[in-house]
Amino acid sequence: MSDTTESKRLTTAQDYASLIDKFDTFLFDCDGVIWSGPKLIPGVREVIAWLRTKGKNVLFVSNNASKSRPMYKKTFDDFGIDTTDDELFNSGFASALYLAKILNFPKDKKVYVIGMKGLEEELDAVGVAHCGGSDPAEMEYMPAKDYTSVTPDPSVGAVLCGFDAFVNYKKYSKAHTYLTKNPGCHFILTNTDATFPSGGEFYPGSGAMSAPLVYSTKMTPTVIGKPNSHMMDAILASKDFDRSRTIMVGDNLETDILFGQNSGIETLLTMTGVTNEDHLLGPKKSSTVPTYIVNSLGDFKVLVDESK
Ligand SMILES: O=C(O)[C@H](O)[C@H](O)COP(=O)(O)O
Ligand SMILES: [Mg+2]
Repeated sequence: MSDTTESKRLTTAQDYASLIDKFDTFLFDCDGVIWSGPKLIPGVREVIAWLRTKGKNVLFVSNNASKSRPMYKKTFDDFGIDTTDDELFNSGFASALYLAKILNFPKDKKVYVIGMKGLEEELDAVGVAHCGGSDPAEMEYMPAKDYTSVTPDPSVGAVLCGFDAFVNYKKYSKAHTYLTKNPGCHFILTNTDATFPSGGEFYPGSGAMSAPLVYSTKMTPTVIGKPNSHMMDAILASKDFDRSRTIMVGDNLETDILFGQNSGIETLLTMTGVTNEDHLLGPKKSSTVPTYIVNSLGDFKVLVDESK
């Protein structure tokens, strides 16, 4: 673990080479590191392929719960990045595992989902029943003061909230009702990212979608994704690595870098996502300090070119 209060900025091929030599396992965040919205970040495909030729372990650890792992695999395939299913870990998968394995979620109960098809698929994969989510009946406009479609359902044993491009007042009203009326109803968030990076711009993230429920219920949810340990538990359920030779590469100080620090591993911040220089140097700079900083993961491509 880095014990300096300053990060080391990587700018030369020598800097990149000495970092690669220090680590055997690379945990890569996705949004803002490998791609930004629909765009692959230049050089990244070549760097990831080259790391594999150097015998490095490569895992992908995303807080995005809108896609299932098979959907994520297709995203990597479409970008021409070779991956295998067992290298992909996202907060939807980790949330499903938490419900099934940690909570031993009862078979006679179901989860009310604020989220998309990908999150529902991960619940299906572990045999956890669910409702809400992508059900077309949930997409309807609900006139204010007409709560006839919001009926109690004692079989709902948890509310799980993730990235939902169709979030609406009806969903919030149903989730609020289950959380406040069903004794012991679990309140679980896939992640609490404030923003979602795309094309150099920033948009409301999953944390912004669950915030109304946290506010209306005054409840404290369990959060699964980075920086929380539940995300590492989901990885360690099937993978093992030497933490002293493992590095977390991410664009978000409050999720990726803090996750690395909470997990006892070194961290590399990339400046292609949600973090800018004001977060590092200005009066509002974060208290979370990465071990290393690089402009882009693609900058390591100079090593690929030199190795040809
Ligand atoms: O709003 C969200 O869910 C996050 O911004 C987004 O999904 C982060 O994904 P990651 O950077 O962890 O791949
Ligand atoms: Mg990211």
